[in-house]
Amino acid sequence: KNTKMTKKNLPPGPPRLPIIGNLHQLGSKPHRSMFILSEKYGSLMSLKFGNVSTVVASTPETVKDVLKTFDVDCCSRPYMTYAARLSYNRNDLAYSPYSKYWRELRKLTVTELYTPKRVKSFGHLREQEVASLVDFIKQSASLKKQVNINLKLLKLSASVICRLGFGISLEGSKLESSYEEVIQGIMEVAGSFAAADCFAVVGGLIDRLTGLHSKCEKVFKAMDLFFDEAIKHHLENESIKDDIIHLLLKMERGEIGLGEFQLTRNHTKGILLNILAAGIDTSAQTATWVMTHLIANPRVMNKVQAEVREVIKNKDDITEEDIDKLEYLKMVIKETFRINPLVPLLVPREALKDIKIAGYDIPKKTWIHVNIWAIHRNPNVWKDPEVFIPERFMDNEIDYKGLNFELLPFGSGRRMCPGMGMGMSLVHLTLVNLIYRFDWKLPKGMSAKDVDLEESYGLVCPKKVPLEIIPVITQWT
Ligand code: HEM
Repeated sequence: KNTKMTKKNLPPGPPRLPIIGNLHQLGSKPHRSMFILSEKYGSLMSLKFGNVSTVVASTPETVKDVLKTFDVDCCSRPYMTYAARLSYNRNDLAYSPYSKYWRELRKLTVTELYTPKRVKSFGHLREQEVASLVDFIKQSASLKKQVNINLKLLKLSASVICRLGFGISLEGSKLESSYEEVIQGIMEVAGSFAAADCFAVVGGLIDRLTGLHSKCEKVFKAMDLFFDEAIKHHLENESIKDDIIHLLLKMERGEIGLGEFQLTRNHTKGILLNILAAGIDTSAQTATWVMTHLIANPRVMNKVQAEVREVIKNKDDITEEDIDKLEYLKMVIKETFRINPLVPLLVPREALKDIKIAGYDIPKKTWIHVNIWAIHRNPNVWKDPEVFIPERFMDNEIDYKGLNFELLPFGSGRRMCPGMGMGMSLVHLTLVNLIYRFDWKLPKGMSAKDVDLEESYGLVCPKKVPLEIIPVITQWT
């Protein structure tokens, strides 16, 4: 045989089993397992999942190499069977490979879809939805009833995104009774290490046996029906002119271009998937984690409440300018992102060509996982990383906007989250209202140290056990 073998200097990694490679080492929380493995095998580590070669970056230095120095060579996405199905064959932004189409769509996102102008112009809508959540909480408070924060914040986020993105109300829509299941299903399916991706022929069969395939189909059907409903609503009501579907339908008709691309219905639906999936769960779960850490840390809750009440001072309408003054709340949110980054492995990337990082070879097509969980919990990066201390951000310039590789809840580089402004505007408004208007108590018999802090695993890692707390009416309610 004439094949010339050049020995590659791959990053070190744990020994592998035949066929499955390192799949057995992922456990139920792959970000945690990879963190433990990286402590032994290094900050750039090779793993093999069936046929798939992967590399995991786990420190600020190696992650900076992937997301900044070699960003252009590492910014594609691998083909993932179920993500491809959910994104109408990668016609969306998040799962599209790096390509001219992705670049055009990303430009559209920045200039039209998730712009600060759009975020601002829908302020009234966020305020209306938050006000109706506050009303609900008031009723619960007067009955001394506990509120399931996970559920209520998911509903709030779904209501805002439905009106903002799809121009229809969640209530009465095809998603009303199933949004929770659909959104959680998308996150589970999209975050799974699917057998179909790891094993060429038998993988699909394994996923049918484990139920992953049918779960994906079920979620896809419910989501597709909802998109059809929202699009039909627009086609029948030409007066709806200011939302994202209206813009996408104009592009389908060729009235506005997307570079050389002609949008089809599948492109429209792929783009809508990103808004539905990326927009709803992320904001809701972020705000839920903040409330969880506040209730688990009464000192921090008292301090942030004092700040918010001092700044808002009995004003009824809370403005962006007020929110901007809340320095301690900003620290609480950063600390929550540090200790519970919602997307702990970001979305997997793929090397576009053979590259060398930190002296190691990364062959073309290698999957690259960026383990921000490992950075955020690394004692060499953060002192006492397991403890919730917002004050660590005092006199500290580190922010979450993609420039500091010690804190990356939105990623960084070409693939960084484009919805940060949209997500955070809802997170801020929600939290300020919950903290300002109410005091919060744990159910009888529970104390702060009993608050469960375990996360569940998917593309997004929400709190596993719902946070159920009791609102108390105050003079600010
Ligand atoms: C607190 C809220 C949010 C968090 C923590 C968050 C986090 C993330 C993260 C970690 C990524 C992956 C970055 C990477 O792979 O390097 C991402 C990507 C993305 N996010 Fe967000 N996100 C949030 C809100 C939103 C919202 C509200 C939207 C849209 C309505 C959105 C749309 C997207 C899209 C489209 C991508 C894919 C970008 C691409 O691949 O080019 N996100 N987000």
